[in-house]
Parts: sequence; C-alpha cells; structure tokens
Amino acid sequence: MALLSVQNVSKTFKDHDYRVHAVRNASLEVHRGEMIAIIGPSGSGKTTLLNLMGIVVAPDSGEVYVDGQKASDMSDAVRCRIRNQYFGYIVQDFALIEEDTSMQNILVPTLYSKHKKSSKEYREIINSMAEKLQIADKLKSTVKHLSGGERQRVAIIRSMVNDQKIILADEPTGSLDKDNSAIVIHCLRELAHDLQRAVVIVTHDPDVARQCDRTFLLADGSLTPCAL
Ligand SMILES: Nc1ncnc2c1ncn2[C@@H]1O[C@H](COP(=O)(O)OP(=O)(O)OP(=O)(O)O)[C@@H](O)[C@H]1O
Repeated sequence: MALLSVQNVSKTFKDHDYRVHAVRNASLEVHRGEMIAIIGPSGSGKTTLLNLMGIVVAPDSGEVYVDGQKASDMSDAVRCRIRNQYFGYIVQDFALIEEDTSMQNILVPTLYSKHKKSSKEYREIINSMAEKLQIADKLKSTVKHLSGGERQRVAIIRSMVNDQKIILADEPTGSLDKDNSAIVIHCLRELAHDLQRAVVIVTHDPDVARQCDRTFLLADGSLTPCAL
C-alpha cells in the first residue's frame, strides 16, 4: 500500500473576481524508500499540491489517503495528529527560530508529539543524524550564526525527529550554493533510501530532480510523469 496516495485532487482559489485553478485533477502515489521530485514553472501549483499532500489544505474534489486513512473522514483533531505524526516539512527559508540553538529548534516538533520518547532517546536520534549530516558540532550553536547549508541541515533533522515517515520539502536547495545543495540532497536521499522515509521535493532545479527516483511535471495545475 502506498504511504501517501493522492487521487484526482483539484484546488481552486478565488482571487478577487476570477478563479485560479491551482491544481487540476492530480494523482500521485508515494511509497516508502523513494524520493520524488515535482518540477514546474512559477505559479504552476507546486506549493499548493504539497499543501494538499500534507493535508494542510483540503481539496475541492478528489481524496488524499495517508497510510490508507482517508483525509476527508478525519476530524480536525485527528487530521492534526496525523499531520504531526506522519509529515515533516522543509521549506526554503528554513523557518527556524533564530535566537534559539539548533538543538532547541530540532526539538520543537517533539513538544506536540503524542508518542514522546525519553530525552535520552531524542538526544541519541539527533546526535546520530547530526553526525551523518556533519553538523554535530553545531547543535549547541545559535541558529542566527549558522550558514544557509547548516540551517537547512538543522531543518532536515527537525523534519524527521518524531520519526515522521513523509518528508515534504518545498525548494529545499532554493537559497543554497552548489556545494551546500549537494549535501542537502545527499541527506534527503539517505532519509529515503537508508531510513525508508518517503521524500517529496518541489524544485526548480533539474539537477536536483535528476537525483530523485521519479519526477513529475506540474504545468498549469496538471501533473504528469516526466523523464529528464
Ligand atoms: N491562498 C491563495 N489565494 C489565491 N490564489 C492563490 C493562493 N495560493 C496560491 N494561489 C495561486 O495559485 C497558483 C499556484 O500557486 P502555487 O504557490 O501553488 O505555485 P508554485 O508553483 O508553488 O509557484 P512558485 O514556484 O512561484 O512558488 C498561483 O496562480 C497562485 O497565485
């Protein structure tokens, strides 16, 4: 069974007097252990599709299933719990708390977790991931002193600290140079292939998309598989 199944979803926004068809009848199945890229021009609906996949936004029509559970059947409380339990988000501008340390930022999702681990267990997970991502020495640093690549690696650890199974990354390399971009993509590949998470990356960058297992093109809200 697919970990995340998006079936014929559409989303329209009303913008003053006219309607914007942000996503039209899109379908996609995401499995454990794979990294998927969604590419497309600006305004083609990529962020909206990611929000639909992450059950942040409800579709006008169509359905989203998370690990077989139908999103439209969930109460607000259940949807919120499923979102926290299953999804990790990585966004372009990192969305970190600048005045806090890397460790404090990474621990934020654990504050809302229903299945709390002991602080020793969290420390072990975080230290092992930080070693892999080569930022173990930055865990006690204040985020405002970190480079862009370091911040993004902190955001990656935060996205998986609660054992989230699906990582949704919106332009995760958008503000990074080539070297840092390569490190971040390498980390996301490890999350997918070694740790069996499902990773979905929205990107403008064909080089990033080429490193994914499958690529889809979103054009004017319509999603189609694409070979690069
Ligand atoms: N809340 C909203 N209200 C009105 N229109 C919206 C809203 N959110 C998105 N849109 C419109 O829907 C379309 C798709 O937007 P979206 O942000 O999903 O595109 P995108 O592919 O992620 O763009 P970019 O690559 O520039 O970030 C755009 O025309 C956008 O203006």
